[in-house]
Amino acid sequence: MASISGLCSSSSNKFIPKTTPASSFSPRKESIAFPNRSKFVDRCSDRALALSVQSVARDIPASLSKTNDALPKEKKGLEKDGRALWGRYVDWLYQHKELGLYLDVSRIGFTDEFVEEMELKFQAAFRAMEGLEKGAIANPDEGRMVGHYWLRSPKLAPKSFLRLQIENTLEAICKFADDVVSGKIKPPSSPEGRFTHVLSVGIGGSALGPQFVAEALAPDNPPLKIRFIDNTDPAGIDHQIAQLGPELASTLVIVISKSGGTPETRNGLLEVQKAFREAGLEFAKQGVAITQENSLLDNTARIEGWLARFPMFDWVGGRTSEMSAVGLLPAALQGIDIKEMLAGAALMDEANRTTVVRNNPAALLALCWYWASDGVGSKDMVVLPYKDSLLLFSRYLQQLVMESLGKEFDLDGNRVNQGLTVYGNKGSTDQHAYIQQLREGVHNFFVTFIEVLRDRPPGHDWELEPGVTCGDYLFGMLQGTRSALYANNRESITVTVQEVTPRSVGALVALYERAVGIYASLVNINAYHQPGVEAGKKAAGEVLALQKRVLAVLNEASCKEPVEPLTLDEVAERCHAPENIEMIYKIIAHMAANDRALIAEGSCGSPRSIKVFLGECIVDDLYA
Ligand SMILES: O=P(O)(O)OC[C@H]1O[C@](O)(CO)[C@@H](O)[C@@H]1O
Repeated sequence: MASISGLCSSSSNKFIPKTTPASSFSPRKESIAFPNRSKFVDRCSDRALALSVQSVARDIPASLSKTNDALPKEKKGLEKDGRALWGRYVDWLYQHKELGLYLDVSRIGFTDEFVEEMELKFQAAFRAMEGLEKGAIANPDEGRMVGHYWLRSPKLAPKSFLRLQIENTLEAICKFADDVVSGKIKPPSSPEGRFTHVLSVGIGGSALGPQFVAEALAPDNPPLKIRFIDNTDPAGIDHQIAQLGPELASTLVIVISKSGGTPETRNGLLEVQKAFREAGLEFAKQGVAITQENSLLDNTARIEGWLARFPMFDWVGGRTSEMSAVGLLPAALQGIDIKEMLAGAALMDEANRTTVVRNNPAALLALCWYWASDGVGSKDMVVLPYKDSLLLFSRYLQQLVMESLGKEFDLDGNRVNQGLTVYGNKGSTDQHAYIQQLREGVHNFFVTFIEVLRDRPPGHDWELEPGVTCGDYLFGMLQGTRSALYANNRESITVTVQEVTPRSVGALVALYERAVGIYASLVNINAYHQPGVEAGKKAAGEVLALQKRVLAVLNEASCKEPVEPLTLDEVAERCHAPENIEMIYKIIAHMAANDRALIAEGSCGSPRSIKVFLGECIVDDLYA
């Protein structure tokens, strides 16, 4: 049974020996020092790296090394000479020794002039970030501070009560997780006598981080297995509940919603509560809420006496909430060392505070994004982790990057329609899906490779051919794809970690959070609001309101003697919404397909012929 120290200890990972302090990165001034060099010498020696550069050189057709006609003028001249590329690689290689993390930007073709031109913008971005960390209202539209960096360094919080909130919450998470895992906190009516599963109900930032981390870090046999309801799709919800079966009795349900009022999450909760009732279980004894104080969800959980409540802070946005209770509680319940995640993130944050662009990994990423997408999102970012457990990283980044950067207006109110499209799955799987288009098709992207050096835990590897392991193939596929893309002028970034650990995952999250913040400053937008999401939510609310009016009109007509079937035009007229006739047709077709008490005569293929009435007359004001 994992103990509290097992779940939440801050001991350093055994594969990441502490070498020199994190602040000493200067790849140009020293030789490349890989942790555990003696162990990794074959894969990581300078010679091996040089060999991979040679293979790049071999892959490049001579014609391509001379002209790049397909590229815009300022992007001509991607370096193709092997020796020069090696120089660029070494010059620009970012290395975080303590984290064992590398960032290679050599396959992005920015020029020295471009870096110089960007310097002023970067210094402004660093100042903005410093202000943000000191508690400035960095989200002006919502009048909010942006404090996700304090979650892993509480001492940086601008007020002592904020520091205490963070520390107390972490302590409470660790204690609760330990009590659940050890069986001290039990489900009331489970034969197992302890919680065996977590069912997490939440959407967007209240799901994507926990999903990514579960996939990346949960052990094969976690103390509690996790499942997610992250949509209002009834069939999806049924599937999750059916998969739990009798183990619903030993399932801890964590409902996560910062606002506490997101409809999809509320629906998931109501569906789960219904399943509990039908199984004769008492939901409150197994329910946990993570939400802002006094939100609808918080009040419900308090009034109904749920097992526990954890706070979501006003100054933490959904998409940057992985290091808050949102991400930490589910992780701790799966036996993931959350203090290591926090430590990895804190180390990365520290590295990202330098104001020297080439020594600041988040700034380097932002620089590459700006160069590759012309600072206007003209190219998409394809994220390709070559490690199955990082499969959900691209989906996680999709929200982090696109909800943050996809903005109509800049901070001065100019219409800019900014953004950076993110998609991806995993290598080498995608080699057999869309890499064909990336290599030869429309040139509208740049790639981020995520490389994990350690193939398997020590002692498990074997050679499936003389001198070659399965992991060597994966490595070869990554290097080959990187080379082949570059040879055809497709730019790429490579982020390398030693292995997938709580520490490296924490660092990756922190790296991208900061890169997004810096990039947002470079393009002068607010990364921390999401006004665009409201339009879709509002429109969805209007559709449901219209549905209620349709039902009320049909009910009235169906209560007549004899029943009065109505054409769609008549329904629309009586709803006082003639301009919404198409939506009314869709509402009726949807209800008819779902066996609601609605009878539609005529053919759905010719909507004008349809006449509708309700199969029964509801006399009360249910639809009013
Ligand atoms: O945590 P909440 O408030 O339920 O919101 C879920 C998600 O909805 C959004 O507000 C909009 O999609 C996201 O920013 C957020 O992560």
